[in-house]
Amino acid sequence: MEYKNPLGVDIDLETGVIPGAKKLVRRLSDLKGYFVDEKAYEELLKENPVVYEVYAIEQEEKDGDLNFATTVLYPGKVGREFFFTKGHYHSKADRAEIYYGIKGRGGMLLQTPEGKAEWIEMGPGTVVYVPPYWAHRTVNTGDEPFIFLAIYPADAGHDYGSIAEKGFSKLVVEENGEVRVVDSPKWKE
Ligand SMILES: O=C(CO)[C@@H](O)[C@H](O)[C@H](O)COP(=O)(O)O
Ligand SMILES: [Fe+2]
Repeated sequence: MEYKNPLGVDIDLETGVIPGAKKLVRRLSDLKGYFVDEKAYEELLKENPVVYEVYAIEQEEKDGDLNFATTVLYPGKVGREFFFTKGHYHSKADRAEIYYGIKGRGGMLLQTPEGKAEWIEMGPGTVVYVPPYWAHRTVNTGDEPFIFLAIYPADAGHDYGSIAEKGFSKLVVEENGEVRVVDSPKWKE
């Protein structure tokens, strides 16, 4: 039997960086078609800001193993919609996940394949359990980076397809200085 080596790493709780992790950067141009206000999207695309970064320590896609990753989701809006991650189902749809809030404020939109949505607010110390089969997207509703840790099965994978096409049934927007979760005009059953 070949055993893997255990690993301990210190997450930088100010920046979200995990030493030795693989870094992924998502700019606004990577989120084409995701925001409802296309005019506001095109306008902000001139700056093409970084929307989020992911620092991941991932294993081979094998049953029983675990991956973990921090996400640094920057503050900002496209029109009235707060910056968010793409959002996905897991390719192995029955794989669950745990999120843990580290810094900043935001929340998670979750959704079943039938379009039943839930919004869970997150701050430092919040644990969110993502059950099997639920799509999940995080949203920064604050004015500083929203940083969190995700722990997920190594064979979960990411299925971005249907969210990229139809989005979530709800949008998280600013209305008169308040955070509101409203129906998405893009959502069709
Ligand atoms: O849920 C997971 C892994 O299963 C997170 O690590 C996200 O991958 C990350 O927050 C970026 O979001 P996406 O671009 O992948 O939706
Ligand atoms: Fe996930």
